[in-house]
Amino acid sequence: MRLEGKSLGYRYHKASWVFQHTDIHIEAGEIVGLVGPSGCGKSTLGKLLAGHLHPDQGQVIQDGRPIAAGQRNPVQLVFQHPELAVNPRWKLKRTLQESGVPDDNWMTELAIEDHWLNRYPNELSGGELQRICVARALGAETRYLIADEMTTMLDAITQAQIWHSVLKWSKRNAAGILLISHERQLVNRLCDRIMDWENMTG
Ligand SMILES: Nc1ncnc2c1ncn2[C@@H]1O[C@H](COP(=O)(O)OP(=O)(O)OP(=O)(O)O)[C@@H](O)[C@H]1O
Repeated sequence: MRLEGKSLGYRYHKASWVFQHTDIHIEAGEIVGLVGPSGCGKSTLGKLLAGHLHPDQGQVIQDGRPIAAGQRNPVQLVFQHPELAVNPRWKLKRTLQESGVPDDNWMTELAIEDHWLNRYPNELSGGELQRICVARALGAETRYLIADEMTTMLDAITQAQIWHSVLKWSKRNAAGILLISHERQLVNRLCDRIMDWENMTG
């Protein structure tokens, strides 16, 4: 059981290649760190893996097969800016329900308070809103989480709480995580394996 990006290449607007010939894999239950200099293409790679962008070269496969369209993607992406990941005109209950019925256990685990769900995104703090985005990503069908600077803007306590919950979810569901971060200490502490961009692209 693994998620693979095989010989991936991507360019925005048919301009120059951001990267080509890039391979990456994440085993079920594995926590992989991805580090590299700013602007090299880490977030772009995360978006390809999660199906937010379509590769210009290569393919993304899960357990040997392309990920089927038209169903909830088993690869979910949470990035740094929760306010850009939700519809500002929807109350948060609707945002959460978009991905199925939220699992009460993970709502409790992530310390999400019921009354937040009756508010609009701009009525929550960044940390509260990010907890909602994480809960939305941890749906029953999710097998892999791409965490792209997911807790970078949060204080140390909130960051630790969220990672504690996400690691518990990963263990319980044998779900793989790709942790993209500039915070080397966090990556060293959490990851089973670390990939350095400098050694992986063509
Ligand atoms: N929507 C876009 N249109 C055009 N170019 C883009 C777009 N998004 C990103 N890029 C460019 O693609 C390259 C890779 O960007 P990306 O965000 O993937 O890098 P990154 O490694 O995640 O950077 P950082 O560590 O700073 O977050 C950069 O040169 C960036 O300017």
